[in-house]
Order: sequence, then structure tokens, then C-alpha cells
Amino acid sequence: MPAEAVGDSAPILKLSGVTKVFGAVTALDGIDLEVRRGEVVALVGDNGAGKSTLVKILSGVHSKTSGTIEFNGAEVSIDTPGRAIDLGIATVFQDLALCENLDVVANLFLGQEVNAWRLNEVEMEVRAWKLLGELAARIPSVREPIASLSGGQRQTVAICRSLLLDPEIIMLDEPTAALGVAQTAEVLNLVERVRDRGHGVILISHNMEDVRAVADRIVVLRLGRNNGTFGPEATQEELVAAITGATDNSVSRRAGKRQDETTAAGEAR
Ligand SMILES: Nc1ncnc2c1ncn2[C@@H]1O[C@H](COP(=O)(O)OP(=O)(O)OP(=O)(O)O)[C@@H](O)[C@H]1O
Repeated sequence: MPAEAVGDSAPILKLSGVTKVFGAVTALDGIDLEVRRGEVVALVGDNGAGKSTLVKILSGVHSKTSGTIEFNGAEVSIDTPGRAIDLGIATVFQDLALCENLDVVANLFLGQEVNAWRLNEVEMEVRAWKLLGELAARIPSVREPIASLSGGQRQTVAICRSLLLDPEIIMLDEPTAALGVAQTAEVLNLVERVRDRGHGVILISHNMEDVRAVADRIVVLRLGRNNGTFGPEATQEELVAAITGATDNSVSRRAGKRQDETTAAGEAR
């Protein structure tokens, strides 16, 4: 989808002034967020910024205290996880919720077997291969138990499983946490292919490199509030400053030093 078309289209999901209060703690305070078809919106913020709370509100685990959530232009209330899925919001939580002893096909179709009365193994296997093929996902065999897959492959299976629900929005909570370099690249490629299929993707991440590599927009939360929206060209310093609320801190100083060294090395060559 061309960039203009994405930017111009109406948002699938639009949050206005979403607030969540837990007793004396205001976890989210007036959050605005928009997600369109075919775009990756990264949600970043320090520990306690409110990312998990927002994910839980959008996945129907928590209810918001105030504010509005619109889905395809109509105000909705996402009061249960089932309601989120019915609307078309799928979430891949950090724990992935896969069954280690079952194979890839069984995990993909867990709870939504093709025929509730008689498991149609062949049809499920064909659909599993088709989906994995469309996403160019690298899974050795769909009959492989989850226990024998790598972290990146597990993440792939969890993402594919949520795509079988045919969501308009897919939320990925820290999909590259704990992954090595090659597996991270594989998962980020998958995120791009999911976007190219026209889904809106919300990517929660702590990793600024990952975020800048795939996000069309980067939304920063700080202490439960919006603290800036950036394009993928944002520098590490700009993002760190928005995340921490300060321009001069050790993380941005180190990042700046690294950038200076890289520039100097480039000039010396
Ligand atoms: N169930 C709860 N009861 C009380 N306070 C909560 C609850 N859940 C979250 N909070 C508080 O809300 C704030 C936001 O927390 P949240 O977990 O959403 O942040 P986060 O950005 O996801 O951080 P992390 O990266 O550490 O998971 C924190 O101050 C947290 O202590």
C-alpha cells in the first residue's frame, strides 16, 4: 500500500483521552492513539509508562476508566477478551500461550479447530502451510512440537495463530524480547509482511533499533501520558529524551558518543 494511502485512510482504531485509574495510581492519563490499515505503530516507554495497561485495555482484560475508543468510526466498549477478538483486535502476549507438547498445527488451531466434531487434520495442515508460506515464515515442519522450536519460530507461530482470527489490528507485546540477532530480524520481517497484508500493527518494544527498523510511527508514553509521536527517522537521542523526559542522560550520551565514533570512523576511511 503506498505511504500516502496509509496516511490518508481513516483510522481503524482511535483512542481519545483514554484514562485508567487503579485506586490511587493513574496508569494512563488521557491517551490518544490512532492506528490505520497497513501501518506499524510502535508504542514505547520506560517501565511503568503504561504500555501493558494500554494493551490490556485494548485486549479486553482491563476496562478503561474514561475516554473513548472508536473502531472503524463507531464508539465501542471492549469489556471482555472475546469482544476484542470479535471486533478484530488480536493480541500476542509476551508469554505466547503455546502448548509445548503439541505440534505447530495443533497450536495454530487450538480452540478453533476446523470442525468441532471431527478434527480435520488434513485441512488444518494445509491451511497452516498456506499461511506460513504466505508469510514466508521459516518453520521446519508444521508437525514439529513447539518444544523443539527456537524463540523466533515460537513467536512466528503465535503471530500466525492470531492471524487466523483475521484481525484488523494485531498487537505484539515485546515480540523480540529475549531473541538473538538473526531471530529478531526474522520476527521483524514477519511484522513487515503482516503490515503488507493490510493489518494495523501495534508493536510494544523496548528496543529502539527494532522500532526504528519497522515502525511507520513511534508513539512515546511517559508516566501514563502521550509524550510525542515520531517518524522512523527519529534519532535514538530524540526517542530517549521523550521516553525519559530529559535530553541529557547517560543513555543518550552513550548513543551520541557511538554515533560520533561511527561518523569519525566513516570520515577516516
Ligand atoms: N493492576 C494494577 N494495579 C495497580 N497499579 C497498576 C496495575 N497495573 C499497572 N499498575 C500501575 O500502572 C502503571 C503503569 O504500569 P504498566 O505495567 O502499564 O507499565 P509498562 O509501561 O507496561 O511497564 P513495563 O515495561 O514495566 O511492563 C505503573 O505505575 C503500575 O505500577
